[in-house]
Amino acid sequence: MNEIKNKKPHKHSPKTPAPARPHVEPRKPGFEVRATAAKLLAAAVDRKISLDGMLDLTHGNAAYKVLNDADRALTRAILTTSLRHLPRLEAAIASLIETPLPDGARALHHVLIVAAAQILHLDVPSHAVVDLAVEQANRDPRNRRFAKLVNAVLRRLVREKDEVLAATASVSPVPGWFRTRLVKAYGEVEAARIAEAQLTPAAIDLTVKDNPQAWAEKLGGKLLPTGSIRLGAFEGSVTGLEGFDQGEWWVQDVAASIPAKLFGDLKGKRVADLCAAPGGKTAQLIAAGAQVTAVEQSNNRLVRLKENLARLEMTAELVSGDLFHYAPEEKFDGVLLDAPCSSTGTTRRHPDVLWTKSMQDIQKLATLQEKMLRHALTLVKTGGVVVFSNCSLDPLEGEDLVKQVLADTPSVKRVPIDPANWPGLENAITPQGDFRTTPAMVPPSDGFSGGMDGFFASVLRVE
Ligand SMILES: C[S@@+](CC[C@H](N)C(=O)[O-])C[C@H]1O[C@@H](n2cnc3c(N)ncnc32)[C@H](O)[C@@H]1O
Repeated sequence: MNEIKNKKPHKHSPKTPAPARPHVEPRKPGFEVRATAAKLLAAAVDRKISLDGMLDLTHGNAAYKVLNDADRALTRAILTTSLRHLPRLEAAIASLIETPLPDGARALHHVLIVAAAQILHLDVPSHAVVDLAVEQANRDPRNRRFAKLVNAVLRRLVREKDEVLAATASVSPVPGWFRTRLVKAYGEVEAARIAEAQLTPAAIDLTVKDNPQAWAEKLGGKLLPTGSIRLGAFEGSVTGLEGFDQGEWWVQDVAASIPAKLFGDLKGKRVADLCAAPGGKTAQLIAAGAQVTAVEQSNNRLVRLKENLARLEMTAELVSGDLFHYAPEEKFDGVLLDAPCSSTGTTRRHPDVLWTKSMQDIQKLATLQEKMLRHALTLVKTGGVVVFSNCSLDPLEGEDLVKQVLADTPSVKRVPIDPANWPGLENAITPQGDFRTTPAMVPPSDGFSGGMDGFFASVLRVE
């Protein structure tokens, strides 16, 4: 059938031939994935928008949500790889361009970074990556004049991949502000190890209700000295694994499982979990025999906490609201304060954190945490214990804050953690007796990857 005949006649001047429409080439397969990855990279790096929000399937980015499962997985892989390796990818591109890109050419920068991440680190055919990047440049009026440059630079990157990787290996893979903080806190050598460790995506660790040895065998995982189970690489979702529907275990990084264990014997004790959702630590406290009150400010997150406890067939008293307004009639034997923090210890899982957060965020969060800790200390009985924890690597949110509280609150004493009780993690206990884990801890073994989240935890007794 002739397409023209089906068209409506021109409304205003039927005799004037309709202007010729520009011929638009259909987009190549894979174009949407790359365009979405570049757009979300721009949002994270330039507008400080967190990836979790943008990749949420209900409230997230529209272009991402309409992709099919496989395309979403590839978009995520490209994005997280781009963010993890960003300074090295930038150095790689810079080494192949004679004149630096204009400062305002951010859209072009993101197209090149997304392509370089795939060429250097992902198992994607390089010729397709180059073609799609050239198409991205051509379709964007801001970048069209750079299409030839994109083609030339990326083709060279494909040809010189090994040399470029070797030449950029000495570039720190974290942003300058964060490297400065790491060096100040851990020294040059350890800072470099931590920065390097965050390049490896996190393994999945599970916490089980009981019998970790048997579950490790059933799931083909490795039993870590703390009782967590580390899974090997696998295809698919954890929700399909044995024991998920029966509520026998939950996903929790080995480092995140430490704070709740610091209370010791909890049988018959009343414990408040003040920043509870999504509830990994609440579940541990319940499994350890405590009677738990879980306080959470965010309604959405409280819903997740409820769902998680329901699957695990566990119950707790749930309090919806701000912990600063929580004034229970009776004080608790123990309080867990797993405070909101900069999350700089979770960059293996959330590599956007280093690009969306800043030193100002760390300072603000440290101030909030100190206020929260002082409030938490008022909620325990005399002789009761507060465990303060968070997943930041910055001493401002950990060591420094606790030091300040101890210095001006004589009724509060630190209970030093005994390294003898933590085989394999002795080096994670500071001379003061706090826990300080980093992604560079837990070496790989038996074919399982290493690493753990960066966490801080301190045990404080009110006398
Ligand atoms: C680091 S997360 C807690 C993770 C949780 N402990 C776990 O292990 O699953 C911090 C939580 O504190 C909550 N929160 C932040 N400010 C709060 C406040 N003022 N009162 C109560 N909860 C708060 C956040 O909504 C968030 O769910």
